This record gives sequence, C-alpha cells and structure tokens, in this order.
Amino acid sequence: MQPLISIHEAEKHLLSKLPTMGSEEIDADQALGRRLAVAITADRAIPPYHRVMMDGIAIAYDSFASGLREFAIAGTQAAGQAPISLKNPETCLEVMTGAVLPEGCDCVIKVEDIRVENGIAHLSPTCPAQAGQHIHPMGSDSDTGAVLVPVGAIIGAPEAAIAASVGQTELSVFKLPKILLITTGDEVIPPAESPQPHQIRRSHAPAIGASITGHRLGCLENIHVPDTLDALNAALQQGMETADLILLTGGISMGKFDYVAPVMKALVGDPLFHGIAQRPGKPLAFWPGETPVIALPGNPVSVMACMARYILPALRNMRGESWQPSTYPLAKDVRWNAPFPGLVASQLAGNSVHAQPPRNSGDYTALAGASGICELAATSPAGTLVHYYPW
Ligand SMILES: Nc1nc2c(c(=O)[nH]1)N[C@H]1C(S)=C(S)[C@@H](COP(=O)(O)OP(=O)(O)OC[C@H]3O[C@@H](n4cnc5c(N)ncnc54)[C@H](O)[C@@H]3O)O[C@H]1N2
Ligand code: MOO
Repeated sequence: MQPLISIHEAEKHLLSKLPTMGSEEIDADQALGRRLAVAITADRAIPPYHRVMMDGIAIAYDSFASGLREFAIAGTQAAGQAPISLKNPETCLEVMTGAVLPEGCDCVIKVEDIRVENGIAHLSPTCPAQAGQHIHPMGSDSDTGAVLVPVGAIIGAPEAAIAASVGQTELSVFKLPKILLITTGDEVIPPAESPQPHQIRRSHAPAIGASITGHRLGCLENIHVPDTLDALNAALQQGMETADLILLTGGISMGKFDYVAPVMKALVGDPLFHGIAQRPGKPLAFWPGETPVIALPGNPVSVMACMARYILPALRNMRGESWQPSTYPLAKDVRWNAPFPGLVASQLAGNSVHAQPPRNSGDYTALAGASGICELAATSPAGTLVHYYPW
C-alpha cells in the first residue's frame, strides 16, 4: 500500500480521471433509467387540437349567455373523428372526452349537468357554464419545437410517455460503460455449489451487479479468477482489450497471495493511489489510463461501501452527470471509534439516516435493509447532518 490519502482526494482523482461516455441511439422501450443525450422536443403543438375534457355536450357559449337552457342535439363528436361543426348555435353536439372540439363550439357542459329527453339536452338550473369550460386549448401545454425533456434527464415513466407522444421511438442516451468485474479468490465458490468447510460462496458479483444494473449505470460482465499470477494477468489483459472500465474485488491487501497490485504494476505501473484513510475499504487502489482499473478490497462490507461512495458517483460522472450526495440528519447517536472516517451502512427512512454499523467489514449480514452509507468523521450525536450515498 502507499501512504493513505483522504476520502476527498480519492474521490477527486476518480472523478477527474475516468472518461465521459459518448452517446448512442436506442429503442425508447429500452431507455428506462438511461440519461438523455439529446432533448425530446414537441413535433407539433400540445395538445394538437382543442381537446374536449369531459363527456357531455358542446355549445356556443353566447347562446347560454343569452339565456338558452335547452339545446337540440344536432350530432355527435367522438374521440378519433375528424371535427364536425355546429351549424346552428342554438343547438348542441354530443362530445366525448378526448374528442376534437367541434367547430363553432366554445363551451362543454358535463353529461351530469344535463337531462336528455327526445333529443333535447336540458341544462340543470345550477349548471355552470363559461366560455372555454372543459376545453384543453390547442398549444396551451407546449408549442411546436419546445423542449419537453431536457438533455441529462433520466428516463422514467413520464419521460417514456412524452417520448411516445411525440413519436420518438428511438432516443439518444449516454452509452453505458462496458465494465469487466474480475472477482478473485480460491476460497470463494459459485453460489449454486456446496462449499467445503474451508470455503464460502461468492457474493460480490450479485451485489455489484444489483447496484450497477439497478441504476442502469453500466453493462457488467463478471469473470472469477483463482489466486494465481497467470490467471489474474490473463483476465486483466483481456479486460484491457474489451472493457471501458475494470473493477476487481479482493487480492489488493498485504497477503502473500494478494496479486492485484503486483500484476497491475507489471502491466501498467504504479497506481495513482493505493490506500484511503477510511473504514471500511482502506486498501482501495486506482490505475487510471486507457482502460481504468479500480481494485476494491474483498471484504463484502468494504465492497458495498466503496461502491456507494466512489463507484456509483464515478459512473454517474461518466455519463456526464454532476451528481452530489444529499444531506440528512442522523436518526440516532452513532459511536465511531475507528482511527479513520467511516463509510457506515445506513438506511434512509423518514428523511433521516439510520446508521447500522456492521461489527466488522466481513459482517455482510448486517447490511440487510441498508440502502447505502453515510460518511462520518467521528462519533456523532442524533441530528448531525451527514452525506448519504445510496447503493
Ligand atoms: N496485514 C494486513 N492485512 C490486511 C490489511 C492490512 O492493512 N494489513 N487490510 C485489511 C483490510 S482493511 C481489508 S478490507 C482486507 C482486504 O483484503 P483483500 O482486498 O486482499 O481481499 P481478500 O483478502 O481477497 O478478501 C477479503 C475477505 O473477503 C472475502 N471475499 C473475497 N471475495 C469474495 C467474494 N467474491 N464473495 C464473498 N466474499 C469474498 C474473502 O474470503 C475474505 O474473507 O484485507 C485486510 N488485511
Ligand atoms: O478497510 Mo477494510 O475494508 O476495514 O476491512
């Protein structure tokens, strides 16, 4: 390891050295969670016609104003039909929600406010009416060409609806980095296998996958390598040819079989940093370059803390987003006796942060229910404002 740097310095290095991704066109129905690279604009006025907002009748308001309360029904305007017109302003037309307002009409009366007898609509004595009533005027929401969803928006349900409404079946979004996750370790076996007493099941790939894929921040491939120089070297070389970013877990501390730092040194040289004054996650290392490589300490709590504090913000930065953590008060006192600042597993609930510190960085079962981490400098009383990083 190298002399420890601060959390802030490590973050600055990562954010400044990772590349920004370009953009690509994808099917709009694949764009959920992706960051928009070209704005979605209105292809015509919205609404594109005076839209009837209630089922009822459409009248000429002047007739109502001059005292008329009985209107012969001269026709029906259904949604999806080209507009018909009101020839005689002392009659009315039946209209349906979503229909074009018939020409010659400027007021809609709800069906609840009329009684129809023998083809005549009788308005109730208390029937409200005014010019423009229950009409959604053409162009009142947006002009043609107006930006409806700006560059940088994350596509969710409303944005998907807006894109469809203007005929954008394809959207331009920032590319997802291809991430190769290299997990390491002889003791960790696939989850579906039965471990020997000296083995455990691998859990990093599902955790990291859930975090990255859940936020639509990257396209993740995982390979697992045993603790040998050759296997690690081959995996890294392969990743350097195909990936935009390599993440590793484990093998980055001081053990005899911790090969990540020596193999990387032989391949590309010294890391920009190796060691952060923090707990957990102290041995995190970073090699910038054409294919940046980030080595996460193998302890499961360290992996998740480093994902929340560094990797997810860095991936957001790679899609051009200037993401900042939100600040919340601590729900309860948190004791923190470590010599370094803490990245403490926490649950965000009721607008405050409920810290749930694990017993040590191998205590992954203590993470259940946690939604991210908060950053603490020292023991802190309830109410202290802390930065919260979701995973
Ligand atoms: N002499 C020192 N020893 C250690 C130091 C130190 O400064 N001096 N740092 C400690 C800290 S802090 C950490 S964190 C760990 C990090 O070690 P590594 O990155 O080398 O990780 P490993 O030793 O490979 O694994 C640690 C732990 O995590 C388990 N593990 C690994 N991969 C997986 C996986 N895919 N799924 C589930 N669990 C996994 C592994 O079995 C180990 O128990 O080093 C300390 N040592
Ligand atoms: O820094 Mo390590 O991640 O404490 O266990």
